[in-house]
Order: sequence, then structure tokens, then C-alpha cells
Amino acid sequence: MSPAALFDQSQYQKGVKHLYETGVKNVPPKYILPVSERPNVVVNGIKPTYAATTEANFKLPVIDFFQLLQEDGSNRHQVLTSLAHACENYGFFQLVNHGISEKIISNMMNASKRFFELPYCEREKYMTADMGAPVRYGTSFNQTKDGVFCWRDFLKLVCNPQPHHLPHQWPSSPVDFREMAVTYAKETKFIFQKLVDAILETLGLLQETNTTETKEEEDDDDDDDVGEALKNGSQLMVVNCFPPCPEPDLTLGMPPHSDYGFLTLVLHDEVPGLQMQLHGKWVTIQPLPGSFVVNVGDHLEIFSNGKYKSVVHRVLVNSTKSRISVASLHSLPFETIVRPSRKLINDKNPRRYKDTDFATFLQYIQSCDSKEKNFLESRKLNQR
Ligand SMILES: O=C(O)CCC(=O)C(=O)O
Ligand SMILES: [Fe+2]
Repeated sequence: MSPAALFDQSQYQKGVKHLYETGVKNVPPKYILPVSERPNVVVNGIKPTYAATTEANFKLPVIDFFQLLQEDGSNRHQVLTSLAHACENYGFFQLVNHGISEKIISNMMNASKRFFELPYCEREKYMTADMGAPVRYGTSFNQTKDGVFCWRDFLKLVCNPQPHHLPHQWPSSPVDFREMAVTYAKETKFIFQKLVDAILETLGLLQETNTTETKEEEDDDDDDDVGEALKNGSQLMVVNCFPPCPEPDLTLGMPPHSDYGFLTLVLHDEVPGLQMQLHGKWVTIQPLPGSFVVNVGDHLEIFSNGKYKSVVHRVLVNSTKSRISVASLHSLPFETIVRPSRKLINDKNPRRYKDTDFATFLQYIQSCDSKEKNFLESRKLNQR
């Protein structure tokens, strides 16, 4: 390899924030997607990104968290119905009235912005190829494997397991970062726990204390006692930074992917960028101030035996504005096997997915460059 090529490679490894700060006027080849994968690709004279005529009016279902918590609230039943509808038909919803204070939200966003504004030598301290590290700074998806890089730098923070020890390894600069991130992680965990109860209820799986259960019924319940397992489950926070990009039509902030966990709660700023698939088209999710975007992950699709959908989404970049998002991914403990709930399997609706676990998932993402929905596809059982 020529010295020039080596130099180029090391520049890419420093990420897109660094690249942007060097004042690049063009997207380097490493980030240029094949024509068919670009965001504004034209198929039969139509640009799929903007082809959805409904896009301008597209609104995600909005779920009111406060009303969901009102045990005897008159609107609760309606909110549960909307929640089930959103998980089944969109795989996404916007959560309002979540009760996390504006201060905690803005502290998290500001601390995240300031982290990415640190000099590269500070951020670099957290760069590691170890996917299991409690803190991992990096760029693209998998910078040791990706053929084409995406226009995104990230900071991944493992929040659970071992909540008492891990935060001490999280960035110590900016000085308030840890405190803000720990507080924010706890608050999102609470929201997740309540959403799990609501989702299990919509699936008809909420645990009831039943003292007359037979041994067989108890065994049957084992795999449905995910409510408790999820409450002490894994939590990973990913802070994404998408700097302005000189040629946003040639690349993506994040390529099409689905999230592997049970539910993801995304906090983002006022800059649009997130798109989801709807009826074969890409639609932009418009930021709704003060809300979270929540999406169903692969584990919930598997657990619900395909009733709730883990929908492919991607992130666009733009030439003028930097964008920050904080995704909080929640699922079962790492060692737990995820499988369709037995109560959702019957003759009419046979089991659709194989058992799966984190180890298989980690092996999968470490061994390949593709971020498409292949992992979930690989867990599907052949249907006759
Ligand atoms: O930036 C966003 O809005 C979404 C990020 C995302 O999809 C992810 O972190 O998995
Ligand atoms: Fe995602």
C-alpha cells in the first residue's frame, strides 16, 4: 500500500467529525455508496425517498405515556389500542408526556454535544475494537469491517449489567458527562419498564398472580416471564453524531438497519434525518419537540412471534446542520435466550422464529459488513 493510501485510511479511522473539521469539500471515496444504495436513488424515474405522496403529511402514532400510567384512566384503554396498532403496523411511535424533565433531557443533549466537540485526542481514548467494552467510541458501524463507511461517529455506553461499576469507566470529560448520562439512563430505563408492562398487556401476556396454577402451566409461564427479566435486562446507550456532510446525496448517516433489542428509545434534536420504511417507501420522521421516538427491535418481533414489527430505518445527513441523537436500547439479560412466547403460538399461528441469543447476534455483526435486516431474517423459520 502506498504511503498516501495509508494516510487516507488513518484519516477515516478518526471519524467524520474529524473529517468535517479538516474542511473536506467532497465526500471521500470511502463513504460513497453504490448508486443503488444512495438516499435519492431514482428508480423508473421516481425518487423513492420523496416518492411517498403521504410523506409531507406523514405522522407517526403518538402515545401519551402519562395516560398509559393511569390505571383507571378513561383513555387508557384507547392508548393501549393505539400502542398495539403502532407496534403492529409501524414498528415505531412517538412518546409524549413521558415525565422526564426538560432539564434532564437538555443536560444529556448538551453533554453529548460537548463530548463530540472535545479535541480528537480526548475522544480517541475511548476508541476500541472490543464490541463488549463498557465504553466504545468509534465511527461508521464496524470500522474494522465496513467496506463503505457511513457518515456517523458514535459513543456507546453499556448501562446494564453492572450499573454500579460501569459508569466509572464512562468518559470523565466533559466533567459533567457521567452524571448527566447516568441520570438520563435511569430515567429511560423507568420508561422502558412501564412500556414493557403496557406492551405485554396488549399481547395478552401480563402476569397475574395465580395460586391455582398447575405445574404444567407454571412451566408454560417460564418463557413468558420476560417482564421481570426485561426489567433487570441489558441497556446500551448510543450517542450518535452526524456532522454536516458536503455531499449528502452520496452517503448515509446510518444505512438501513433494524435494532436488535426489545425496544429502542431515541432522543434527537430538532434536525430531521431519521427515516423508516413504510409500505416499501422511506418516510421521514419529523422531530416532535419533547418526545421520544420509540421503535420495536428484533427481540420483540421474535418474542411476539411476528405480531409486532422491527422495522428497517436509516439516517440521512445534510450539508448544513450537525445532528445528535441518543438511542437507548433495552433488552433481556445478555445470557437469556429470546424465543416466541408460547402463548402466542398455536395451530393457526405457528412458531415463526428460531431461538436466538446475544452471543449469536454479536458473532453475526462482528463477522459481516452488512447492516441490512439479515440478522432477523436469519432467525426466521421457513414457513410452509
Ligand atoms: O439517529 C437516529 O434518529 C436513529 C439512530 C438509530 O437508528 C440507532 O442508533 O440505531
Ligand atoms: Fe436504529
